[in-house]
Formats: sequence, C-alpha cells, structure tokens
Amino acid sequence: MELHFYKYQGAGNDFILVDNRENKVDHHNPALIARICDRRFGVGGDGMMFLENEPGYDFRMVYYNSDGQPSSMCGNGGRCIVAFAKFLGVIKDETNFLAVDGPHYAKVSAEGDWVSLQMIDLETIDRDGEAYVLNTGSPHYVQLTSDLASKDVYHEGKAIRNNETYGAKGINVNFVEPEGDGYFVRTFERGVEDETFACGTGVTAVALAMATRNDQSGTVSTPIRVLGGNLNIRFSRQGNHFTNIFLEGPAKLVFEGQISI
Ligand SMILES: N[C@@H](CCC[C@H](N)C(=O)O)C(=O)O
Repeated sequence: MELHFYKYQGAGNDFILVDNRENKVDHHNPALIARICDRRFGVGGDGMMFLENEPGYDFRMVYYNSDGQPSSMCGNGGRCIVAFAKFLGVIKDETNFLAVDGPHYAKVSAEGDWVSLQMIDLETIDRDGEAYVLNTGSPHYVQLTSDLASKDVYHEGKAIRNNETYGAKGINVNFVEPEGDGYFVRTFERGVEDETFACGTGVTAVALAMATRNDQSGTVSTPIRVLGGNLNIRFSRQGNHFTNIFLEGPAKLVFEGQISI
C-alpha cells in the first residue's frame, strides 16, 4: 500500500502527518510507526499523527511518539495538525478538535503557518526536591539550571526519566534558564528517548512552573526560546488555578511524499 504523508515542524519538533479521514490506514502498528519515524531508515520525525473524523468536532488528533507507541498530548503536534487541517480545507481560521487529553480550541493565521492552541486547565503542581512536576496534557519535570547551552541534556534527562520515581511511566524532562523577559528551555522527551528541538507541553509546563515560583498572578505571557525557535505561552493564574492557557508559535509544512508500507 502507498502511504501519502506530509512532514510538518513546530519550532523544530517534527512530525509526519496523514489524512486518515477515510480510515484507510490501520495505524495500530508500533513497528511500522517506529520505522517511518526513523531518521535513517524512514521519513524521520519526533512523532506521527493521523487526522481522523470525530462526530461533534472538526477532527480527531491521533498521536504516536517516534517509538511507535500512542502517547499523551503533544502540544507542538497539536499546533501542526491544526495547520494541516487548514491546509486540507477541513477548517478555516478557528477549530475545535479532539485529542487524547480532551477537546482543544485553536486559531491559525491567515497564512496557515502560525497556531495558537488552547491547552488543558491545570490545578496541581507538585514538587520533587527543587524541581516542579506537573501534567499539561503530558507529564513534565521542570528543573532550573544555569549554563544550559553546555548542559548534557541527553544524559541528565535520560537519568531522571528512568529513575525510581518516574521510570515505569516515564516523564519528559525540561531544563530551564532565565533569558531576557523569558526563558531558554531544553527538553528530553520520553517516547523519543532523546532531546528534541522543542516540546510544546514542556514549555507550557515551564511557563506555569516559573509563574508559581515567581508568584505571578492574573494574565501572564511568557516567551520561551528552544533549540528550534521561539514559542509563547499565555495564561491566567489565580492561586493554583491556571486557565486560558495558550501555546503559540510556528507550525510549518516542510514537504510531502509517498512511501510503500
Ligand atoms: N513533543 C510533544 C510531547 C509529546 C509527548 C511526549 N513525548 C510524551 O510521551 O509524554 C509536545 O510538543 O508537547
């Protein structure tokens, strides 16, 4: 069978997308997804997504990590699939779609390459020593650090992701350093089992954790630089209640192609 795919990237977090509205692709196949995501033997990507029909919504987002396993919410993936839905003509400039963590609202620019995605509300931020632990659709560990540019994010992130506390389910590990009006963030992602160039739920977790640390209340806007570009997170904070959380940034079509599966 020939599989037509589209490659997107959101601040360097890259994904393979397939229009599966006609349900022609049976994607419950971890080995196949992992092979397509492989950067040497396949197309290459941090994850793979299928855009499918969902009654009551514009579409459903089905997300797999590059290890071939279905996982929790992917923020940059969510932004990319919204750009893809506009490209396909499924939506115009706004959408309500369903993802693994529930409904999401998003807005996409007229050019179709910039997306503002509403994330789930949050009420709980835990601590693990000095680190913050929270779930923004995916589980995240947030640790403040210095000299982030030369940090060994792969080995330090991998050790935390696999430690006694988190090893069974895994966790995404974000290292953060203040920079200008915002932060510089690098993330080790579970399911990719490597550092990625950006993580949307990760920078969202960082923005909420840093607002808690700095006791910022009301409406907050946090610019974050990642290896693959710049993202922005807007939200309202009242005590431990975080609402109207928006993850914003680029979502671009890179190329399309066809492979035999
Ligand atoms: N890159 C994503 C996060 C994808 C899910 C994550 N790897 C997990 O399994 O928890 C993002 O942009 O949020």
